[in-house]
Amino acid sequence: MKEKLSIVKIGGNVIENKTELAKFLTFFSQLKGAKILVHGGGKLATQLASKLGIESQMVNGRRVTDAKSLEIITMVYGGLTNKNIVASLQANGTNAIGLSGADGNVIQAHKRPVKEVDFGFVGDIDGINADFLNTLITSGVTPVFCALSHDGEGNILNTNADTIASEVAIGMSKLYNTTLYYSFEKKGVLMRIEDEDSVVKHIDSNKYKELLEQKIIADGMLPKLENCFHALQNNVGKVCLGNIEMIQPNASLFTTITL
Ligand SMILES: Nc1ncnc2c1ncn2[C@@H]1O[C@H](COP(=O)(O)OP(=O)(O)O)[C@@H](O)[C@H]1O
Ligand SMILES: CC(=O)N[C@@H](CCC(=O)OP(=O)(O)O)C(=O)O
Repeated sequence: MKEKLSIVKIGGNVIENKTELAKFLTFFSQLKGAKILVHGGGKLATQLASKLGIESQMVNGRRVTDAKSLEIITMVYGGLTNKNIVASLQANGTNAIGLSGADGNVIQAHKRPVKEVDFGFVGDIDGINADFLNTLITSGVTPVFCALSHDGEGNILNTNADTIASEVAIGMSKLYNTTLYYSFEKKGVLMRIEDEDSVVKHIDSNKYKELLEQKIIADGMLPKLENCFHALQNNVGKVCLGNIEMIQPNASLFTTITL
């Protein structure tokens, strides 16, 4: 039987909140077995860009990434956010290594072709270097990904962190029994966004259709759930959505997704 591997993604709202981030990193360090962390950080990039007089444009939840935005996100995602998280994990006794997609050629991508929208330096993922990641994991090192991929021709590309998490989980599924966790500031997919405890505990393909029709799934939750089903359709064993408590051994209130 394949060994278990947990791939955990944390969103911008958790990263922004110092207390929540510190709590999450403690929980992540306590998580047993092989693991990978993927972090976003879009909000911080938008704030920094604004301070520098650069406007951020989002289309369908994706950042239109021009040359100036690319410089900022490379500094924020690959530098400030990634290195602070890695340092905190070290303080928690987890030997973490921060990676962009270019490091160890771990995420190969190509620039998204221009259709209705020119997203600029946004990367669509072609492949994951699963064998290299496996070498790190079996050496006791925990990979920590930021939202950067590369095109193999010297260019860094911006790739949504939810997509990085699902593609890493898919790529690692040939070697491991994978579980993908999307951790964000809510307890899961909520029936009523204003009611923190209205968690839909289980979503399968039929329930997903129903929730879409009822417009209960909206905004950032739309691409997130697309990523969940894409992962399950491509050999990822299990997908869960919830707040930072979800990765604790006694967690009970979160959303599990199945096909
Ligand atoms: N039914 C729903 N349940 C929970 N969150 C929802 C729902 N519909 C929309 N959302 C929104 O989706 C957001 C999460 O998406 P996003 O901001 O992209 O996450 P992340 O912080 O992981 O990048 C939540 O903050 C919430 O406002
Ligand atoms: C292409 C694209 O949109 N990339 C995202 C990457 C960061 C991210 O995904 O951060 P969260 O998970 O915190 O939203 C962006 O630049 O906002």
